[in-house]
Amino acid sequence: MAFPEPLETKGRLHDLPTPGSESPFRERRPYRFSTLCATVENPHMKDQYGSSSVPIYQTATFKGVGNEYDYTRSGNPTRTHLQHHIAKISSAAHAFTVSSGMAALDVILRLLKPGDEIIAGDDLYGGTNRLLTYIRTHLAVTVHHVDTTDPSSLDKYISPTKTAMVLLESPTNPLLKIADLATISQNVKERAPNAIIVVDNTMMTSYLQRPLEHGADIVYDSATKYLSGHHDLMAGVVTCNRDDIAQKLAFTINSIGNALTPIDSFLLLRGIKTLALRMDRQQSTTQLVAEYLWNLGFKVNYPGLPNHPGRDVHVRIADGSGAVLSFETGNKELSERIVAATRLWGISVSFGCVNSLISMPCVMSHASIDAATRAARGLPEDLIRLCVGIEDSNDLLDDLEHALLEAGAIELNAAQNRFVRAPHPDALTQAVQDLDLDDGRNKQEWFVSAPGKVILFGEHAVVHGVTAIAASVDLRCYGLTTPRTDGKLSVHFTDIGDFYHEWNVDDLPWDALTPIPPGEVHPDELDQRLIEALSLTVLARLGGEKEQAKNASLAFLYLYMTLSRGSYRPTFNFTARATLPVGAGLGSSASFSACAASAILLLQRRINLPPKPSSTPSHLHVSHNGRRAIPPAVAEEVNRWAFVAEKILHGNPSGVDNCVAVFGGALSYTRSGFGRKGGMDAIHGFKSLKFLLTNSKVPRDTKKLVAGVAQMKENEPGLVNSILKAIQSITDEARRALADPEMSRDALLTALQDLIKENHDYLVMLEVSHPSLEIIRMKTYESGGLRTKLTGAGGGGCTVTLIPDDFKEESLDSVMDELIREGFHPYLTSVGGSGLGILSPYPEHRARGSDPHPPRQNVGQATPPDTPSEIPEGRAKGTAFDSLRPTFEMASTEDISAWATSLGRWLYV
Ligand SMILES: Nc1ncnc2c1ncn2[C@@H]1O[C@H](COP(=O)(O)OP(=O)(O)O)[C@@H](O)[C@H]1O
Ligand SMILES: C[C@@](O)(CCOP(=O)(O)O)CC(=O)O
Repeated sequence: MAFPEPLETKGRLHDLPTPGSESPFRERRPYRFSTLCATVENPHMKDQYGSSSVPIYQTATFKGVGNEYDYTRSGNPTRTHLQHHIAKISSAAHAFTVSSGMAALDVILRLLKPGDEIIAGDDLYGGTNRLLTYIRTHLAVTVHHVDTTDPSSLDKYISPTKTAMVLLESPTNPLLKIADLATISQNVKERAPNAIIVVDNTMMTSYLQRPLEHGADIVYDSATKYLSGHHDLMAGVVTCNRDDIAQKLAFTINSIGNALTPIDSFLLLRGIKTLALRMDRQQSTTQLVAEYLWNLGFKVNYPGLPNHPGRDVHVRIADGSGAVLSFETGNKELSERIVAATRLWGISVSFGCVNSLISMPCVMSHASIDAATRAARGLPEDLIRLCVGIEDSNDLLDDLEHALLEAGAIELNAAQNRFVRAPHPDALTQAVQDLDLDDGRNKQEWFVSAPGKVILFGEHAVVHGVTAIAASVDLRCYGLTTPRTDGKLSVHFTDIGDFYHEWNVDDLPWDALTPIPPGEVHPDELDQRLIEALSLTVLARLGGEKEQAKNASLAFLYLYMTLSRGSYRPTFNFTARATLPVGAGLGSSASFSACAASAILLLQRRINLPPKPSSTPSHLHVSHNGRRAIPPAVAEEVNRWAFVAEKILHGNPSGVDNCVAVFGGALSYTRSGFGRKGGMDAIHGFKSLKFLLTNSKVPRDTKKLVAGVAQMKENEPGLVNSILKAIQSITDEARRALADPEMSRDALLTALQDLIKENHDYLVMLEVSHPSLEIIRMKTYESGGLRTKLTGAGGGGCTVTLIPDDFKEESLDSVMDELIREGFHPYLTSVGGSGLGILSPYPEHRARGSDPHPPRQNVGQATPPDTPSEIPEGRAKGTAFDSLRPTFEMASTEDISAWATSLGRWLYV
């Protein structure tokens, strides 16, 4: 038996077996698709026995030298038959069959070389995504994911020199989004003529869509799906018209040895014969199922529905809507119940089989895409995918209805005598909430604030697992977000060189982002890729003397991007202003971090405030001045993200500062992971203690000081560990004393004085003191035996001095005068006040409205400028009208606190 050379090396092969014209009056038309499918004919490969079906050449080798076939890895007659048949039904010059759909993509991706760039869709099969991630991380190929429903979204990534491949899917899996293959191919070819356009056509097959006709260079299918149709084999198919590409593909397949086996080639060939028949049946039932779900009110993704956004494009490039649809129920648990309740619909990954299948992509076929990316690409966790088979459509609909009913997704409406969608409590609440937020959240200003802190015992040691005792001070950082409508995000940091900067949101390095979906926590490690991308791009021009502002901007942008949700990117200005000194050891960075985190979480709709209280209270209203109005879960979420920002600002923070900034009060805090029980405990009883805080005004850098102690620990572990142990016993003592109701006031104060001295001595040993701090210690001790220690990171910054109850006011005045004379700045503070605060967004709570409970303090006492001053040119662009921003930015620091209070009701943790 003589075979021609293997088909993959030949030119155009689909010499259609349409017989020639029999009569000049009645031309024979070319055979149609289903006829081609059923007719496996290859005029070059006549079987010697006239076998009706293609024989399986189950052999690895072929005898002889110089013959058509020698080794099945390189060529096998059964496979040649199959490839001929596929080329024919695909109207392609070349067809290759390999061991799976992913193997097909692998062969195609091997056309790339390091440095190349791919533009790919953002709603791709999970396995495709996984392979792309692999080549991105291992082969230095850049992958840009874009929303391919908008052809112009590719524009900014198309480079004539770098774009080597464009990878498309239409409809996408599982959201059934439509890409205009023809327009995209044309755009890409115009601007990057060498780019290869690749289309995954699995969902459609060549029966319903032939991308080679729309400009694609390579089309591949997972033949495990519709082409074979029975889920009894795995195979991948690659077709193309270009000889140069075909040659490279053939070389790769032969080299790596993943060509399809003879038996699978046979099975696939047999499956293809019924492709059109199966597809027709599956597609018509899918239309019925889609309409059924749509009529019930579910959000259904199927291009056969009239409201599908890509329907017009799809109708232009394809011949049918296919047999896969997906729909949302509004609730993940509800979806899980529906899936579990079906009987006829098999719970399985994959699709294209004669049997109907049901799945939840997020937990099955797309689980290999991490949750963060799924969320960023808008893949709903509750999405159900239906892959419709050839069973009787009535049975399929009955079974689905039964499952929806059993799961509680639909209920009988007796009046209408039909099933209607059941209002799911969670779905409803969510929908109402979303509506609420859509209406106002991003069009309004958010005003937040958080206190600084004073560490009384245990700073530095707390980084290494020792317990610290800290309390909030009545000096705060304030953060105000003001919406912008010009696509820009800006920051204004009035305390650090009056720094202002703005960025186009689209210019941020979104490619480097791994977003974290709501409800998930940030990993322990910062995302260095994102930090690097931000530093090298939008922050590259800042630096030098602007180091502080650069760090604060980095922390802000890092949170903004990491907390983003898909393409939802609110634009606004964030102004931060503090009444506490920045970089003085009073936790300005943590209060800043808490403000930035809470503002972004609010705008990204990740935290919600409690609903406004009903206007007609049914019981006695006890005023708590806003305390405990912010639920603990919200506070914890803000705290987690404030800690992330602190990591950016501090390197290796303990977490105590952000805990105080968010939770306020006084607490003992132990970092987890050091063999002791981590966490924080509130300490009561601080209110009555008086402290003097003194700012040495010597600037220092917390990050460096913390790193210095870590270095010392590494160099002299014995010494440092014994110091840490000693500090632990100091904080244990302090905590016990503070919590002991039996202890006399005198005894408590004396004990605390001793502990302050001792703790400071150890901090000196850790080399974090500074001559200016020693001067303050000496001065306060000399004038009345007061005990003082450094607080926070040291190296300059602030000290804290305990003022006993019986310390005379005149003596205190003279101590303060003395300190001022020395050039220091003393503050007499109260500690243990409220943590994070959010100005109530409800109009009823704003002082300008008819507030039944006007704020008690300082209304009218604040002295912000009567006429808001102008925001400098450029900064006001896109700023909302009637904003708090001008007053906030121009008021004097002393007035900020009273002014903020006068605005209305603040909700506190
Ligand atoms: N009000 C603010 N506005 C902008 N950035 C701030 C503000 N307060 C703190 N920061 C950021 O935090 C850094 C100070 O952190 P750090 O040295 O730990 O001081 P502190 O001891 O006050 O916490 C600043 O360099 C800046 O990056
Ligand atoms: C030194 C340290 O204990 C406190 C730093 O506080 P500050 O930055 O000086 O306010 C570090 C930390 O706990 O993260």
